[in-house]
Amino acid sequence: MITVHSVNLSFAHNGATLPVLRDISFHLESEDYCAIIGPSGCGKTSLLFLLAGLLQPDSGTIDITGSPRSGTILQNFGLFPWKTVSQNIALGLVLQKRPPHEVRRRVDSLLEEMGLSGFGEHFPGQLSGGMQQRVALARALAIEPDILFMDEPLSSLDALTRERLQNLIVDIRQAKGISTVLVTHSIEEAVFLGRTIIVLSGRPGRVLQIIDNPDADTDNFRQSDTFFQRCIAVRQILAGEVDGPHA
Ligand SMILES: Nc1ncnc2c1ncn2[C@@H]1O[C@H](COP(=O)(O)OP(=O)(O)OP(=O)(O)O)[C@@H](O)[C@H]1O
Repeated sequence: MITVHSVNLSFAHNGATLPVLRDISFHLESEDYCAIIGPSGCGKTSLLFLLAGLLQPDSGTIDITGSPRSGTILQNFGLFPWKTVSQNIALGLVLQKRPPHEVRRRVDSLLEEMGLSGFGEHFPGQLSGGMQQRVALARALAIEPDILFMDEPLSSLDALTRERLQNLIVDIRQAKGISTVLVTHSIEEAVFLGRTIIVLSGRPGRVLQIIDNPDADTDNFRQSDTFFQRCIAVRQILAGEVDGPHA
């Protein structure tokens, strides 16, 4: 469970203060699937970093119940090009000093689960974008996280590869009971993957609206009328055609 209350964030830039996030408040239940969407530069990545504990707010609070183990997938995959696929996937486990036989077992099972069997000794540069993304996903899953933070994980992929990986994310979180927080530019992706969709304004990012999207993850949602209606609703909020409760 994550509760964000009246969070403000700014960066110092060229001697001036750049306000990035203003008065952000929301609440996520455990095993929620959250999508954060907003215009470029509105502070989405900064908000994800705050949630992941990689940044601290200027004011306000972020309370996370328990001590969930978190995995993070950064923009552009964040793989080490000089390490093999297996070594990349093993990274978190090695840092946790897990025994080598356990690391090998987890890596082999994730290679299979992600459809990467036979590519363990390849380097990231020898793989397609979709495969690299699956390596990044496997690396984040290796430590068996309770919550997965993802920063535009699929943005550089072609449309069909992107859809396949969106489906894979759905399968994984259903099978493993993982909460996800996803930053995306894509309205369709936010609606497909976000059960709670947080729509931010331009910088400094404020919450324009929080949309409850309970149909995310249900069968055939992508083809349903509800899906298209929600996409239109999110587009209207982003375009300023509808005032949200916090606008
Ligand atoms: N470490 C930093 N120091 C100074 N300014 C920063 C820093 N990180 C981000 N910013 C600025 O904060 C603003 C928000 O950046 P952020 O990356 O959070 O936005 P975003 O919504 O994720 O952008 P995009 O959609 O383009 O990826 C931008 O104007 C950016 O230049």
